[in-house]
Amino acid sequence: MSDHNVVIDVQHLWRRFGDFVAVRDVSFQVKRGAIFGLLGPNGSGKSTIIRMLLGILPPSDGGAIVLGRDAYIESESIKPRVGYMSQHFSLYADLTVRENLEFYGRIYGLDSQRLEERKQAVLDLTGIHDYIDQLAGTLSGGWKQRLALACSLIHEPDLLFLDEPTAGIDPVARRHLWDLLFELSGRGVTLVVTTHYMDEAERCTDVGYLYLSRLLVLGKPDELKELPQITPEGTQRFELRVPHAAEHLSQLRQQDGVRDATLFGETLHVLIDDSLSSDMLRQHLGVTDQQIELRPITPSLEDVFVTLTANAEKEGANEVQAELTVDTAETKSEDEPVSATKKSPEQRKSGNPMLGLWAVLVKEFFHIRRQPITLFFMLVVPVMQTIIFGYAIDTEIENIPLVVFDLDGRQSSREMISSFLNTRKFRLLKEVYDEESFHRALTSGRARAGLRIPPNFSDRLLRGEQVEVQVLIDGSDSQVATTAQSTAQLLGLNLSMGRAKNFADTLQVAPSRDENGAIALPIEVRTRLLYNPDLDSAHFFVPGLVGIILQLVTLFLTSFAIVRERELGTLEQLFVTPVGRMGLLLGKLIPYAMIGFVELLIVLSVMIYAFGVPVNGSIGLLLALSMLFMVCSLGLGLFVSTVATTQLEAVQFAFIIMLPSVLLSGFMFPRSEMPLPIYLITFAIPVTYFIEILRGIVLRAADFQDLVPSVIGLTLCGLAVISGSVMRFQKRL
Ligand SMILES: Nc1ncnc2c1ncn2[C@@H]1O[C@H](COP(=O)(O)OP(=O)(O)OP(=O)(O)O)[C@@H](O)[C@H]1O
Repeated sequence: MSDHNVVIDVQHLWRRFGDFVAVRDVSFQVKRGAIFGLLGPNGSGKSTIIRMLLGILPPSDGGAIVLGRDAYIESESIKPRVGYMSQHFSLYADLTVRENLEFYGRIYGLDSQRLEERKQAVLDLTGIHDYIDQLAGTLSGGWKQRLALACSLIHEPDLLFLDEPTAGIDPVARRHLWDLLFELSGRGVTLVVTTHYMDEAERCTDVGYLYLSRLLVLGKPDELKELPQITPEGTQRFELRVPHAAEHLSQLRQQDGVRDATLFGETLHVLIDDSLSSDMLRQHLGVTDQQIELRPITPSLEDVFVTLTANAEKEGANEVQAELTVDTAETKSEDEPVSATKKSPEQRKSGNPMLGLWAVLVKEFFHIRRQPITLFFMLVVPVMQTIIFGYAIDTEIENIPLVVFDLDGRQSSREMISSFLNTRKFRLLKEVYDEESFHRALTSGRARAGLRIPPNFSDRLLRGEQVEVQVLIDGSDSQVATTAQSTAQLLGLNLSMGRAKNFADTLQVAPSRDENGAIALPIEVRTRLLYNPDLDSAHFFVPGLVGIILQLVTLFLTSFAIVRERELGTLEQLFVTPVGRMGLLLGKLIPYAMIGFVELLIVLSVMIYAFGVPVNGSIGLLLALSMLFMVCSLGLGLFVSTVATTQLEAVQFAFIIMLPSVLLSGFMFPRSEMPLPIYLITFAIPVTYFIEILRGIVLRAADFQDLVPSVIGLTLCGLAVISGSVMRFQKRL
């Protein structure tokens, strides 16, 4: 750029969102030390232009040179010299004024001495000393704006963007803020301000007026008021003072010769043809000479914008822009937008990726300290979950309620009932004495199994005849039913074999005998249980639970930590700083990784001491591989934060990830039993590998060599998740 005085040079800037054009072929320049006001109705594209100038939103076409560099491609090298105060309060409400200032100072890389100096300077400028230790969220609107201004000035920028800085604050606070802006402008800082207030527009050195995504007019306030379109030849502007002015407005607008009429407090601003005399006007309004006062005026900026908007609506904005744009380079037809920059957005240069890591890290710990609920969620809830789930998920089925209908009632039938109860798989719910009660106990669900011993049970046994004992089983719960069925059948077999053995003892021949010559079964199958000999289900479930809980907590907290910033607007505020992408990400992830590690130690302790599940293998290996899993899980949280825009969406996405982790990882159901397509999917679930690792080390004392396939699987998942998320996480909107 040849002119060193030009700080911003916007050339044919376009921005589309799908089919919608938010910024259409906008060109303008801003000179050093100017206060450039960007005005326009809601949705006209002001914030979108500012975001493109800040380099956080890529232009669809055209471009801008800011401080001598391409606003998007070289944004990282411009950011240290630019400040931004966004439309909404987007500082950290749970940090104090001091902590907010220090955070932004560190983000901009100020060393401690310079930070102290700058902090003092912006505190002096904004007068916010008295609130230094107050939480930002508890400041009143005006003081919040001052704090936002102080933060945006902490690094002494040359160029400051202020998006509606005075929205929602009282007139005195507005005036104070403008006094500060004048002071900054006096020091040579260039200001770009968006506003809806006309009195603020009047204070700008230059203004641009946007309407329906186009820049309708551009120039100094006084120049704009002189535009021929505002007061066309043969017309004049008057201030009309008349009783009940508001009531006359619509009447006036219908009057021939009245081009425009707008209410200004208790007066009306009218643009009338010279041919319309004041007498005619008085007659038309039906007021006396004394009641009407007509004073010629020069148009206000509001008159200018109202007139231009009306013209644009009438004529179509195209021509109006061509006629009125002062000061800008020649415009091109909208059919052929021109790229001002020759470079493509893909050539975007990145800054130091680790910049700001320390600042973000410190800030994150402040958040955690101010929100103890986060610590509760990370440290206490997992312990509660482990205990509750560990006890609740007990797959050993015992004490199945049994109803007994004993029609025999003698010694043998009593022994039969005792054998059922001695297995401990059944507990006696009650004995009944009629058919109806027997069936009612089962249909009501109180009994899950019913034993019915026939009246001739003892007699038939004595006579050596076969006897049928009926066991009715409620099949609603398949696991309970299967246990009841196999126990009953095994019991029948054992009792029968006992009787058969007694009988066989009296015979000379027998199917087989043991080494002592006693009758024995021909084939004896001996099983031995390894690793969990008592078949305690806690030993199986609790290690898996450690993996599930670790994923649950890290996934939710990470995704929330980032999405919350997006929702609050603080992420946008961070994007305009030179903070590096990795600095930002690591700064946000490391605190949660550290807390996750503490959580892991606590949950493992609960597993060992509360559930008596010892770690048979190497604890060191377990912790090392847990860290690998945590990286993966934090990466998943990061991934959720790149797809979700609100915290509600983050919850929903996190659940979508958690569901297969719980159901398909082998935590609850054996993966080998799953249909092939589902089985293949389980390989893409990181917690699958971690559960195998946990169970391997905890139960089977597996060493690294045994776990190589799971470690490879987990590493691949981790790499895929982290690289995918980091690539998706861009420092732009
Ligand atoms: N990310 C986006 N996706 C889709 N549309 C968007 C996006 N950002 C902005 N827009 C649309 O672009 C238009 C211009 O928005 P912008 O925020 O720039 O307006 P504005 O002039 O700043 O309005 P206001 O005065 O209300 O702040 C709006 O219609 C808005 O809905």
